[in-house]
Amino acid sequence: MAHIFELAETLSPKNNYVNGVKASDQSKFPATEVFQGFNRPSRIEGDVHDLEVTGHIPDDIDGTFFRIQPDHRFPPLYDSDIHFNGDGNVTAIRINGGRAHFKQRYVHTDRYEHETKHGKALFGKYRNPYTDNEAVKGVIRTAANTNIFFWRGMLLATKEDGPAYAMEPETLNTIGRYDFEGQVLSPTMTAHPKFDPKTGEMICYGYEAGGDGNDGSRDIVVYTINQDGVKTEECWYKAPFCGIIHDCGISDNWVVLPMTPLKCDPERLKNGENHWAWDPNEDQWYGLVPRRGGKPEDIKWFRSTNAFQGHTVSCYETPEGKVVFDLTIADGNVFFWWPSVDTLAGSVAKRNKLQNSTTRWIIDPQAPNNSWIDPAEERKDFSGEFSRIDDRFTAMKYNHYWQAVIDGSKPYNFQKCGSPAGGLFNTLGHFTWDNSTTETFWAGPCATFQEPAFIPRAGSTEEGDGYLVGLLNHLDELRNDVCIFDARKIAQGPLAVIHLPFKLRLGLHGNFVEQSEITSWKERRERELGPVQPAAGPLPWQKGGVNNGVNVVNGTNGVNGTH
Ligand SMILES: C=Cc1ccc(O)c(OC)c1
Ligand SMILES: [Fe+2]
Repeated sequence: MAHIFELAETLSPKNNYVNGVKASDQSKFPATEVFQGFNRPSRIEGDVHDLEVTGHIPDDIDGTFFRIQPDHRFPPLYDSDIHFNGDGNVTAIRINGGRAHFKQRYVHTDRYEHETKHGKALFGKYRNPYTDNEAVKGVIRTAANTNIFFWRGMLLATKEDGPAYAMEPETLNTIGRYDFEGQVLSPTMTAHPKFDPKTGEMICYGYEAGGDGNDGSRDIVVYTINQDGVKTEECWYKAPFCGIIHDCGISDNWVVLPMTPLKCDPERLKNGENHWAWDPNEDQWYGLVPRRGGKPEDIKWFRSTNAFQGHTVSCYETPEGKVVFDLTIADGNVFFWWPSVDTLAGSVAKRNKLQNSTTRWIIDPQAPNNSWIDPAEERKDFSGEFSRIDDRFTAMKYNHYWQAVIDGSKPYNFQKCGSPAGGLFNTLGHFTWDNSTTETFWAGPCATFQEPAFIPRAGSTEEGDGYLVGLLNHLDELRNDVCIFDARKIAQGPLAVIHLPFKLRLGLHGNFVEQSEITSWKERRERELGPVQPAAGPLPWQKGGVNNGVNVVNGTNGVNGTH
């Protein structure tokens, strides 16, 4: 007998996609790997009180693990759509008194509001405005789906193709687009700002920051916002080409901007093609700019052999003033859905064969522009990504790091789980640079980890003393757990496993925020600062012009927006 779905399809046929384009009003996602199995859209908004727990959640944890996932609300305009084009959906796991509670809400971006009003997708391909419905010309396209972090009493949901959106930490209600009270008006802002624990500053940047943020400009802007919320630095630089600068590093005096050989060609955009194409003949680049008083001519570029730069582990300065920059680097294009111009897209299987080395560079800021650099250390024993440190040590010499690891020597139940959605991160690793610790925990043949986060132990200031929290994907049951480990004893397994009654999606990044921090900022805002103010007007590019150097500091004339 035919499957019941097939009967419905035969009795009342719908041509969901014709020539790859959405052709019906049917709420049904494409039958591609991007939307199947563990990748099936979740679209859950809601609350679950008192989640089931196995083991015991340490009593001294009082805070919230926030993380974000791309989660398409509507079937995409194009059936070739990719995971990274999904709407930002924020998960909060509130942990207190040995109990845990779940909350999840979408970020109400401009994109979300427009699509909700029309009840369907209006934005087309990833970072290609030429593929959008006419109804959303000039609307900010970002899905704010990549990182969620706490800043001065608000959460900021971010994606590198647009501005940040502010949310209330306790309700996950969206406050609105956040422009730092009119101080940050670039069309793009990174999902990976850095917070300097010594100064309380946030260092952030935008790349492809000229024009409308999606047109292949070579402009880079770097900002510092101080602990009082005041912008103290802004400088505009030019990149040699428009490449992805996904993450960064900060030391006391420098910002490192790794630029990966995934390039944007504006002509290809006009033809409705991919925003990015891998260039196997291009070097990996590192831009180095001063944290204070930067001028456009101050950027220095360092280059090395073609490779794919992943996420930062951390960064700091040596007593001699050299910049140590640690990150994971893959020996090929991790983003297989954006192949080089003359090849076809790759696959998850191929991606899992790439080696991710944890790589240490020691960069001399006094070396000439365009210097060639070689790694100071390459750790190839474990293929890891999504590294985390004890964030209290950002910009300082540190020892411990944790990461999700692909351990190909362990069995994987392909029959039950299919292709491992998002990559075979079946293991968590804990490592130290002094080699005193190498420990791993394997999740079993049917499970993978998402990015973990570090939770300091209450009252302890020792590096790495605390817990590690991270989502576990059950690829067989299509369900998630949240695991809590003793951060310095991960090999023994989790202390507590918090059970979600359903599946989330593969998320990107998250952060743990202490309740004391949320509460003290709430009180401060009630007492003296007032509520978070969303952006009052459109961004400069939306008003028809380029940025025209509206933010002038550091004595530059804001030479951006020309490309
Ligand atoms: C992991 C990197 C990454 C880079 C660009 C993106 O737009 C993104 O969206 C979820 C993720
Ligand atoms: Fe990222």
